[in-house]
Amino acid sequence: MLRKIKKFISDWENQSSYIKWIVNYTKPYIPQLSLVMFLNIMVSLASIGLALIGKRMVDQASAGNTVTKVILLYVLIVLVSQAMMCIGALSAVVIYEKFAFGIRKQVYRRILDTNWLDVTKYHTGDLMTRLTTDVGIVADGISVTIPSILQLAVQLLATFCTLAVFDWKLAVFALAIAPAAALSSMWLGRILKKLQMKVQETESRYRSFIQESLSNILIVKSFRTEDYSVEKLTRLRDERLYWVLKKNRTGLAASTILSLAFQFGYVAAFAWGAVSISRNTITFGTMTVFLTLVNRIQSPIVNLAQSIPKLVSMIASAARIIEIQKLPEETSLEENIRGDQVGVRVNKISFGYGEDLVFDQASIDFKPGEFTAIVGASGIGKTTLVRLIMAFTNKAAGTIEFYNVHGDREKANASARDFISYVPQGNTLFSGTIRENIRMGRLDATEEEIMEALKGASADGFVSGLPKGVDTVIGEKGHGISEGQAQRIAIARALVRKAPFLILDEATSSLDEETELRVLEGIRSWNPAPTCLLITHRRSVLQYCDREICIENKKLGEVV
Ligand SMILES: Nc1ncnc2c1ncn2[C@@H]1O[C@H](COP(=O)(O)OP(=O)(O)OP(=O)(O)O)[C@@H](O)[C@H]1O
Repeated sequence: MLRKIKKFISDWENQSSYIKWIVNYTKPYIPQLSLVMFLNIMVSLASIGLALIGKRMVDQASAGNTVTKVILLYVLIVLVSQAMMCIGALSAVVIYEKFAFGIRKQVYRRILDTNWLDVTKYHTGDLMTRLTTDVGIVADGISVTIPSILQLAVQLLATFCTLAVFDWKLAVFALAIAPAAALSSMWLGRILKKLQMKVQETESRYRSFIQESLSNILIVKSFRTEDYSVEKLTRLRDERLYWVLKKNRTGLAASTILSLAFQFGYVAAFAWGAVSISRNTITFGTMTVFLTLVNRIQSPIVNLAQSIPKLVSMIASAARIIEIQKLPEETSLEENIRGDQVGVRVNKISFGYGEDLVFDQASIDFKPGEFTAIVGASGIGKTTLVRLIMAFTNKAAGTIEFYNVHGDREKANASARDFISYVPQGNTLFSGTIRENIRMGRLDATEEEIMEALKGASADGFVSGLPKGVDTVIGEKGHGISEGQAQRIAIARALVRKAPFLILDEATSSLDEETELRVLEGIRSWNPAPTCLLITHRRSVLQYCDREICIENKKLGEVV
């Protein structure tokens, strides 16, 4: 029992924190939302006005009077309310777009500012689903569902009052459906939230698979796994379909029950009206009002109940966005040490991705201007050392500190990347022109600096041979150029930064020895010389290095 109460309290605390989050994001849009709500409410009131005018029309016609003026008034109200509906719908689209982009931009930025190790635990397909579908669901809830709930509530109240003026018993009777709607909404809300979470999780898996197999289409083709891929996609679709159907079945069951109650209410109002006419207690016009208003009192109740699943989806999606926003942000000290000669001291670091340590109390000093080769067996921790120096994770024990020749010091942190140039393993080019790719190294690089970087990376020759030179558009993952050419552009992107600290992680592995020699000699000739960490499996590279260090038994040490 106590556990149940605790769970209820913690569920409630979670829900209210999600709602607070939604309210916070909605605040800037209150003026626009108020306009949409005002228009929606006016449309609802106009519909009640139409019912009353309809009554007058029928009464005047059955008394043999002319109804031209009443018809004109009816048409005018219809036109005005249509215009208000259009303006309201357009404003809702604007709010949706602004709101969705506002959250998307913030969450995207948050992902970029999150500790790399924490964010890479999520599949990019999952992150994409949260950024697109989940943000879309929240934005739709804010711009469409919430204003319509308010409109429905006002419509319900106004219709009830109007109907009560004619026949209070009928008004109360028409409202009898409300407790059933409220109960089923509460029951539904709980179940639907869980189901919606499942739907979004399976959606993420489904999208992640499509994204991954399309970006690795060459592997799919090479290993002839086309059929397997389609089968896997179907399996994931089946999993998704199971939860989508389960969620919809639940929603549908509730709305069917409500709908039946609604139909019953309508028939009852009809019978009531017919009996009253036969007794001459109401006119035909009043009968028209009965039927219209009973309809308008019950449809908001049903629609309100149907808004519950949407609100639940909105809260479930907000929870998935908040989860990403809660990931630990990387630290950025912003006050960089200056100078063009920077070294780094690694002092007793211990780190492991899981329980097993990759480094245990490892220490080393990379002195300013020194060229160091880092060697070691595959999987021993070379790239991990780089990740720690680049502060892609802050979970290591021990210290990593940059220092310059003037004795200034700065702990490894995100802003230290300002003075680091990094060429990671593999193909890391973006789709776009070669110039755009190189400018990622330094956004304000001049044309001469771009050319100089291309020359330093021995890429000037092949780039100038391309019909459009640096304006040549390359595809995703460097599609359209060779691996070695892509690697040289990645090196040029690092060189254009002219950073005093250079990290090359198997950056020349696809180059022939002659080109590799030219690139490394070029870097060595810089004045002042950068501090360079060169991760390599190739012995030929060692001739350019002042020092060779290796990783063994989770420690860093000199190769002698
Ligand atoms: N993101 C990660 N999550 C969990 N474990 C990881 C992760 N990245 C690397 N590892 C593990 O950490 C260890 C060191 O990996 P690392 O990539 O640093 O090796 P490496 O020496 O650079 O290897 P290679 O020469 O093959 O590139 C390996 O056992 C690897 O499986």
